[in-house]
Amino acid sequence: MTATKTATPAEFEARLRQIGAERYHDRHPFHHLLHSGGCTPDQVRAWVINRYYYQARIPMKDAAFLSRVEDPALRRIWRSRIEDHDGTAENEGGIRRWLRLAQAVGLDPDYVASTDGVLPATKFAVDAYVHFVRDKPLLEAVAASLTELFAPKIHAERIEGLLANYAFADDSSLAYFRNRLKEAPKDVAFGLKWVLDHADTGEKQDAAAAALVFKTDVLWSQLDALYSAYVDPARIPPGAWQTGEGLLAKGAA
Ligand SMILES: O=C(O)c1cc(C(=O)O)c2c(n1)C(=O)C(=O)c1cc(C(=O)O)[nH]c1-2
Repeated sequence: MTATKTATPAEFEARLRQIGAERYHDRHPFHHLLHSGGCTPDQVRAWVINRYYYQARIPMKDAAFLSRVEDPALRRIWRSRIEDHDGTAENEGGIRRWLRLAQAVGLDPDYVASTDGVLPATKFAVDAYVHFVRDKPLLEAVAASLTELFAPKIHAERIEGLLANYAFADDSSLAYFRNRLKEAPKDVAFGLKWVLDHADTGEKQDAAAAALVFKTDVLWSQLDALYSAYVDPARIPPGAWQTGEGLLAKGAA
């Protein structure tokens, strides 16, 4: 077999961005439905419940990553990701902000945090990401996080679309997304440079690109599962959230 040619960093970055252009979940029909105001209140609730599972597992995957890093400088930079989600004394953190969104759409935050009712396919996809980061070479683990290159655009579209179309949307309920717009750029600038510096052979570039493709699959399959359970054909798997479950008591919102 002939060795894969090594691309320049600029060529390799273009290859990574092309993966996002073709495969990122901003192209999924569920996001079009959500951002355009086409979701029913229950479809929004189903999204909030399932997406919570992703939020809750992100700091666990970052902890799995940190547990394998021997370089203190890399650990020091990476650990802010855990604080962004879990919070600090001064910052409530992304998980709490997500639960505020849950409350705004009429869900009991304790129900959402229990992760009862999360779709089986959401769990399989998200757990696969945690295991990937735990088991694969660090280069692939960092490359998988680079879907965040494409996230600010979808977060901005989401803020605009939700504010325009849903009564629950306001500064408090959408604080999660506004904060990500501030937090994600530092992570992604670091992650991209790290991957470009470390993917210094054609083989490593192929492995990093494959990791990013894997991650786009993780995101896409979550929305496929959501669409099939709650939009069309609206076939909810056994045990997953049903209309009327996990709601806030009347007057508690
Ligand atoms: O709303 C989104 O579409 C979206 C996508 C992604 C992503 O691309 O993985 C993340 C987030 N949001 C996000 O909020 C977030 O904190 C986050 C962390 C990571 C990661 O892989 O470490 N991805 C994402």
